[in-house]
Amino acid sequence: MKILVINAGSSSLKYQLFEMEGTVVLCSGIVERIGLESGIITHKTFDAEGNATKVKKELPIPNHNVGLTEVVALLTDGENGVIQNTDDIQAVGHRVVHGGEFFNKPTVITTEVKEKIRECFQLAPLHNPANLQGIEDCTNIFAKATQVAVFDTAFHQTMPSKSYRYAVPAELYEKNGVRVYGMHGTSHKYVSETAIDYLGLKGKNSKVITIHLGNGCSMSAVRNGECIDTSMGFSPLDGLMMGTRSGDIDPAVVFYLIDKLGMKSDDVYDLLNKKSGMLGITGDSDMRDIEARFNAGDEAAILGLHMYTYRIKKYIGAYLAALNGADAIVFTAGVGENDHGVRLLAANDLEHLGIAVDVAKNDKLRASDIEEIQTADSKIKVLVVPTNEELEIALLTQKIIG
Ligand SMILES: Nc1ncnc2c1ncn2[C@@H]1O[C@H](COP(=O)(O)OP(=O)(O)O)[C@@H](O)[C@H]1O
Ligand SMILES: CC(=O)OP(=O)(O)O
Ligand SMILES: [Mg+2]
Repeated sequence: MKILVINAGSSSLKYQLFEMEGTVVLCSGIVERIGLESGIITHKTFDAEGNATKVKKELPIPNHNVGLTEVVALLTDGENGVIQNTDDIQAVGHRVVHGGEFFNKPTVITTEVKEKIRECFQLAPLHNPANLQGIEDCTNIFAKATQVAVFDTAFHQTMPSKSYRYAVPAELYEKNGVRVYGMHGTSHKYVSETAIDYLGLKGKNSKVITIHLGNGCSMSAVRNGECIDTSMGFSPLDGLMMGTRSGDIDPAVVFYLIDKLGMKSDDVYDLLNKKSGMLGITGDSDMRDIEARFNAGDEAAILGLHMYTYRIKKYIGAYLAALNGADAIVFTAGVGENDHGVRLLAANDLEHLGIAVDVAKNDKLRASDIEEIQTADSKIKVLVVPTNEELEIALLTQKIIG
């Protein structure tokens, strides 16, 4: 059975095509820098021995729809494509960021499910519209395939009410579902399970802090494989500082912008989601561009990176308190896996809490597999675990369609 997985992030579209017998990856790829001046598509096909052939294209990708059209052309390309025609795919597993209180597990997509995903647009404005667009496009392109939604919010459903409730009048939760949902759950689940397995703690007591740093960023405190707290909230705007999102901010700022500066609420929402975070402080949202400026001594980039990593450090402290210690902290996603500078700034000067990073190990790491970067006397392990949301989604999709 062939399952295609579509993972639409806020700045990227990742995909993998699996032959589920033996979970063999037939091809995989990423469309990056969506919405920026120039986009990049990297497409890899694998032969029976697992050797990759890579195609890289640079072109403007104004939105996810254009990205997906390019991907389908690569999949079905007469010479290099991995499928003869679109009917070869039995199921498409879609990452959907926000499932609200509607979904706590994967589901086969129906008209009703699409309506509920649409109802959550306001809660994840950079994601759910792209996710639904992907579902509509794939329903047209892969007409014979079963479409399945896997929700970012599902893993966080184990949080206790003291973590997920906001201190606002109770009926806002009871009647309107105003609560912490948390996102990136598929990634937090995958990397925490991988770390727990790696540490030999499966079925035993375990405490892990997962740090997902992509364009969107979030952290989770995971006890015995279950999420007990997470940094994103009602929407993916909360918590850590991100590529274009502010993260934690005093809500009084919103009223100041509206009442004193005369901004419309839509514009404030746009400002906090699309013009803030690293973009707001440095003028760039892509961490590779910011790192280059940081290394050249650019003041805004230096401030931005210090703000970004200081907030991660504060959440590490908070989750060490919530869990009463940890076996490991785990860095993952585009920035977490690739940016040694961010990892070092976020996890240095934490010896008092039992965390010490080995600078040389961290510097030379090029993670394609799970790696340890702590010093010999660090009480807590510091791991880099490449996330694989696509594999997790493929397995969940296979399970649901039997
Ligand atoms: N080698 C690298 N060094 C630093 N940052 C990187 C590197 N490769 C990717 N990134 C950063 O990772 C981020 C994208 O991460 P990703 O997990 O793909 O995001 P998303 O899924 O939210 O679109 C971008 O900010 C990008 O600059
Ligand atoms: C929820 C979220 O922020 O996702 P991404 O990091 O893929 O944009
Ligand atoms: Mg992502």
